Amino acid sequence: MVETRIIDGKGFAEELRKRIAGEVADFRAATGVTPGLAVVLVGEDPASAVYVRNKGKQTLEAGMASIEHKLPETVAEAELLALVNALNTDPAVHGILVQLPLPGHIDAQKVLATIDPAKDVDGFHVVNAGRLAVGLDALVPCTPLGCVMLLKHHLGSLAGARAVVVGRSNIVGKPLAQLLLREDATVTIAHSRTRDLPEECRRADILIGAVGRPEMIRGAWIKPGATVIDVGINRVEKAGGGTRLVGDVAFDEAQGIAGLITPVPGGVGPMTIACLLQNTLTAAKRLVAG
Ligand SMILES: Nc1nc2c(c(=O)[nH]1)N[C@@H](CN(C=O)c1ccc(C(=O)N[C@@H](CCC(=O)O)C(=O)O)cc1)CN2
Repeated sequence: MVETRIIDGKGFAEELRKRIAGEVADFRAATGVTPGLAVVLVGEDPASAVYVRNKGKQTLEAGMASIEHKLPETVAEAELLALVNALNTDPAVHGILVQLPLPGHIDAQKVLATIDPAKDVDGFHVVNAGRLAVGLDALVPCTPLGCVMLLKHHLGSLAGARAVVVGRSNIVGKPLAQLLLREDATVTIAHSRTRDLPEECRRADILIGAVGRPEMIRGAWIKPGATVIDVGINRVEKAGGGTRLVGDVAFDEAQGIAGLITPVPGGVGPMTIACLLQNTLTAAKRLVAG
C-alpha cells in the first residue's frame, strides 16, 4: 500500500500570485506601466461568469488593471471580432482573453485567430501553439503551464519520466504534451480511441486526466506510486440532492495507489488563473520592451 500525498494547488497558486504581485509592483515602479488584462465574456453561462469574476478580482489583487467586457449571448460574431480588434490596438491592454466556451453561432477559432499573438495570454492562437511546438518562446496555455509547475515543484526533474496525457484538446491535452516534452518526459497522448486505455495509463509515472468525463480514470488504471494530475472539473448530482465537483480521476480509488494526486477542487483549477496573471505580466514586459 502506497502513502498517497495530496498536491495543494490552491496553496501553491496563492504563493505564486503573491510572487507575481511583487513582480508587478517592481515593473510598475521601473516603467510607470500598469499591466492590463481585458477579459471578454459572451452570454450568461454561470460557471464562466464565476471564472471571469475571479479573474477580475485576482488581476486587481496582483496590482494589474482589469478590463471586463460582457456581451449578450446573441451578439453577432462581427461585433465580437470588432471588440477584439479594438483591444489589439489599445495600449492600456497587454493581455486579451475571450472566455470559452462561446455560443454555437460564433466561430471560436476565428475569434482566437483575431487576438494579437503578443497579447494572447491564453496561448490559444496558432502562432503561440506553433511556437510552443517548435520550441520557441511562446505564451503558453494557463492550465497546462500550471500542471507542469506543480509537477516540477513536487518531482524536480521530469526528464525520462513516462507521462500519459488522457485527452487531446487544443487547450489542455496537446499543449500539456508539448510542455512535458520540453521537460524531456516521454509523452503519450491517449484518447477515446486509444486501444486498452487502462493498460496505457498503468504504464505512466505521471498520469494526467484531461478528458472532461467524471471519474473515468479508475484506481486500477494507476501504477502504484505514480503522480496523478486531475484537470477535470465536472459538476455531478449528489446522492442527497444538490451538486458537487469531481475530477476525471476516481479520487477515492486512487488513495493508497497514487504517490501524489491533485484534488478537485483545490488542485489544478486555481493554478489556471495564477498562470494567467503570470502570462499577462510576461506579455506586458515584452510589449513594453518592444
Ligand atoms: N479562455 C479560457 N476559457 C476557459 C479556460 C481558459 O483557461 N481560458 N479554462 C476553463 C475555465 N477556467 C478559466 O477560465 C477555470 C476553471 C476552473 C478554475 C478553478 O479555480 N476551479 C476551482 C473550482 C471552482 C468551482 O468551484 O467551480 C478548483 O478546481 O479548485 C479556474 C478557472 C474553461 N474556459
